[in-house]
Parts: sequence; structure tokens; C-alpha cells
Amino acid sequence: VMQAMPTVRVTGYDADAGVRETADRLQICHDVADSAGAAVIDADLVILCVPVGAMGAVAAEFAADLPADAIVSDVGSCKAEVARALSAALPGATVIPAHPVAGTERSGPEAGFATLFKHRWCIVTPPEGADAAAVERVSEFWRRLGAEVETMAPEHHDRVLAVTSHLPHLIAYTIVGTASDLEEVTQSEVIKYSAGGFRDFTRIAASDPTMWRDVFLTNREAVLEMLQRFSEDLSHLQRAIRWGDGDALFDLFTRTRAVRRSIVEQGQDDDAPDFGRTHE
Ligand SMILES: NC(=O)C1=CN([C@@H]2O[C@H](COP(=O)(O)OP(=O)(O)OC[C@H]3O[C@@H](n4cnc5c(N)ncnc54)[C@H](O)[C@@H]3O)[C@@H](O)[C@H]2O)C=CC1
Ligand SMILES: O=C(O)C(=O)Cc1ccc(O)cc1
Repeated sequence: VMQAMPTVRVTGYDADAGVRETADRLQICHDVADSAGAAVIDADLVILCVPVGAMGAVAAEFAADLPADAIVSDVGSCKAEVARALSAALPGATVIPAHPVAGTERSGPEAGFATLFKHRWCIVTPPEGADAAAVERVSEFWRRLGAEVETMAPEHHDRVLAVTSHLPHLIAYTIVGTASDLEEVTQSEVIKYSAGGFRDFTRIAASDPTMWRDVFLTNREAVLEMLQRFSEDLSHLQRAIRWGDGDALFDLFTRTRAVRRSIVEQGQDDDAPDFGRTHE
């Protein structure tokens, strides 16, 4: 933010004193406040960057100090429930939730980098009847960081991200857990022979436990719905393997290869140096 918007004064706050110290040392912000209230006292825009399960409590902590004309936004990975928690904690405030769809398996202040949001999507999910000027200010904030902005209803966001992000993380957590529980395959064999497939899953499964616990508990309904569909499809594949139905396997794998190709054509190839971008 300090690089992209040099005239903006940035104040940060984190409940963890160690994180505040690191943020100060890395000069991520101009000032590091020592309470949530002190951090928002002169703010035009407040962006909450805490696990989704903590959003409501953090908002309640600074509610009394929030300027009447400030805009409150966040970066949470799921939106409908976060929007409810923020509005409940901040009655009368202008709340415009958002989700920059960009990140890595790493967390903490040292995991950030200036180009993180460049050519990535940021999904803004304004509540019904939201102030258009406020939506535009939040959108413009993300555009200045290099993101492309899309607006979406929060419930739709949560269903889309359940299948594109949350379920893949759940699958990665499962398979890495399954492999590490095997009695006849040693831990060192799992590491030694982790060819492409498993290795990619271990990166995702190294993501922050608090963050992802909160995502699954908060986006519960959409995740359970996608998980239901996923397990039906998995059973279908299981049956194809059991009955030697090669055509069923071949047809699915042909269809999925086409999905990958269309992602790569759009410049969203994860393996390309500029991975996951909205376009080249
Ligand atoms: N890591 C990623 O790739 C992405 C994360 N997100 C979302 O961003 C949010 C933050 O995630 P990260 O920055 O990755 O996590 P992080 O772990 O780097 O930062 C979260 C911070 O919140 C602080 N915190 C927790 N409870 C607090 C409280 N009550 N008051 C003040 N501070 C508190 C923690 O001390 C921690 O420093 C989450 O909601 C996550 O879903 C969104 C897009 C990508
Ligand atoms: O590390 C990865 O591959 C990610 O998927 C990062 C990520 C995690 C959570 C989000 O809400 C958005 C992006």
C-alpha cells in the first residue's frame, strides 16, 4: 500500500505483539497502533485482515472509535457470514466486504510482497443497497494495488470459492493426512517418492491452520454442498475402477484436460512464472 499509494498514511494493528514488532521492522505501515481503537481513530478506510472467525470480535473492539464516515472492508476468504458479523458489530457503518483472490500457503507479515495482487482478481461483495461511492472507493483501492475488480453477491462468491479454493484445500489436507497415517508406508518414503502430485498437495496442506479452520466453519453450507457433489463424483470414479470401466475414466480425464488448457490459455497457468494471474 505504501508503495502503490505514497500519499496515503497507513496505520496497522495486530493482537500479537510479535507481529506488530515485525510490521514495524519491515516498515509495512507508517504507524503501528497499540490497540484496534487507536488504529481506526482517524481512518477513511479500515481493512480487516484477520481469520474470518475473528472478524466480528475485532470490529466490536474498535466500533466505539470508528469515524462516522469511514468505510470498513476486509480480505476474508468467505463473505456472507463475515458481512453479517461486521454489520452486526458496526450498526450504521458503511461495510463493503472484499476478497483479494491472491495468496500463498505462507502467512504472517513476512509472507507479503508488493506484487501479490498484481493481475489478480479482487471480488467485492457489497450488501444490497450499498453506497455506490463507497463501493467505488474500495474497488479503486484494489485497482491501485494492481488487482482487477469484480463485484458479486456474497452468497454467490461463497459457492464459487467453495469449489475453486475451499474444497481443494480440504482435499489436500485429507490426502496428506491419509498418507501420513499409513502404517506400511514410512514417512521417509512419502517424502522421498513425493512426485509432482503429492508434493503440490503438501504445499496447500501447509496453509495456516487457524485461517482454514475458520474458513470451513464459516463457509459451512457452501462447502458441505460442494463436498456432497464431490463425494458422489468420487464414488462414480471408484465404481469405474472397480468394474474396469476404462471409458468412464478416459472420458473424465479428457474433459478435465480441456479445463486445464482453457486456464493456461487465459494466462492462469499455476506453473508459469507469473502464476495465477488474471491475464498476461
Ligand atoms: N493467506 C492467503 O493466501 C489469503 C488469506 N485471505 C484471508 O485473509 C485473512 C488473513 O489471512 P492472512 O493474512 O493469510 O493471515 P495471517 O495469519 O498472516 O494474519 C492474520 C493476523 O490476524 C491476527 N489476529 C487474529 N485475531 C486477532 C484479533 N482478535 N485482533 C487483532 N488481530 C488478530 C493474527 O495475530 C495474525 O497476525 C483471512 O481472513 C484469510 O481468509 C484472503 C486471501 C488469501
Ligand atoms: O496458496 C494458494 O494456492 C492459495 O489458494 C492462496 C489463497 C488462499 C485463500 C484465498 O482466499 C485466496 C488464495
